[in-house]
Amino acid sequence: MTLMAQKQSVRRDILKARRDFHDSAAAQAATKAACGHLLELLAPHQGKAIAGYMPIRSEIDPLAAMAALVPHGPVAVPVIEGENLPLNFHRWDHKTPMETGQFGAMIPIHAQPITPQVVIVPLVAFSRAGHRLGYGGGFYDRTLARLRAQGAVFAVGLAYGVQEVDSFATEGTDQRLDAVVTQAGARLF
Ligand SMILES: Nc1nc2c(c(=O)[nH]1)N(C=O)[C@@H](CNc1ccc(C(=O)N[C@@H](CCC(=O)O)C(=O)O)cc1)CN2
Ligand SMILES: Nc1ncnc2c1ncn2[C@@H]1O[C@H](COP(=O)(O)OP(=O)(O)OP(=O)(O)O)[C@@H](O)[C@H]1O
Repeated sequence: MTLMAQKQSVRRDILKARRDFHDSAAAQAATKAACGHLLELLAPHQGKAIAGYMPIRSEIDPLAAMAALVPHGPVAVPVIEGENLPLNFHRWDHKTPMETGQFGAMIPIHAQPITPQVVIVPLVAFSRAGHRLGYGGGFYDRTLARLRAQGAVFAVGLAYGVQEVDSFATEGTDQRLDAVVTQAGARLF
C-alpha cells in the first residue's frame, strides 16, 4: 500500500468514529471538558496571538475556548489562499461578520491578517507520537512549516479521544503537534 493509501484508510476509519461520537449524547460534555483543558493548557500563553478554527462537519467545537481567549489577545481563524499554499489567519471575535469559505468553514468577510504564535489545529486523527492527519490538503503541514520557519509557534491539536490511533505512516512534510487536548486532558509531546 502506498503512503497516501495508508493515510486514506486511517482517515476513513477515524472519520466514521469521529462522526459516531459527535452524534452521540456524550459529545456535548466532551466538548466542554476539552475546551476547559485547552484553556488551562493555554493559560501561560495568554495575550499571544492565537489561531482557532470554525468547526466543520463532526470536528470538535473550539468556539467556547476561543471566546474565552478573546479578551486576552488577538484570536484568528484560518483562511485558504489557494491550493498548495499555506493558510492565512484573519482576526475573529464573536461579533465578526462571517461568510462561508472554501470547503465550508466560515471566514471573516473583512480580512485582518494575524501571524499566530499559538495554533489550535483541527484534525481527523492523531497518533501517540503526536503526528496528525487532516483532510489531506496538506494545508496545516504547509502552514506550520512556514510559521515554524519564522519563529516559535505552539501547535495544539484539539480532538475527541476516539480520534487517537497508535501510529500511522508519515512523510517528511508532516508537522508534529506540540500537544493534543481531548476531553481526557492535555498531552504534551
Ligand atoms: N474547521 C476547519 N477549518 C479549516 C480546515 C479544517 O481542517 N477544519 N482546513 C484544513 O486544511 C482548511 C480547509 N481545508 C479543507 C480541505 C479539504 C477538506 C475536504 O473536505 N476534503 C475532501 C476531499 C477533497 C478532495 O480530495 O477532493 C474530503 O475530506 O471529503 C476540508 C477542508 C482551512 N479551514
Ligand atoms: N510543506 C509542504 N510542502 C510541499 N508539500 C507538502 C507540504 N506539506 C504537505 N505537503 C503535501 O501535501 C499533501 C497532503 O498532505 P497530508 O496527507 O499530510 O495532508 P493532511 O495533513 O491530512 O492535511 P492538512 O494539513 O490540510 O490537515 C501531501 O502530498 C504532502 O506531501
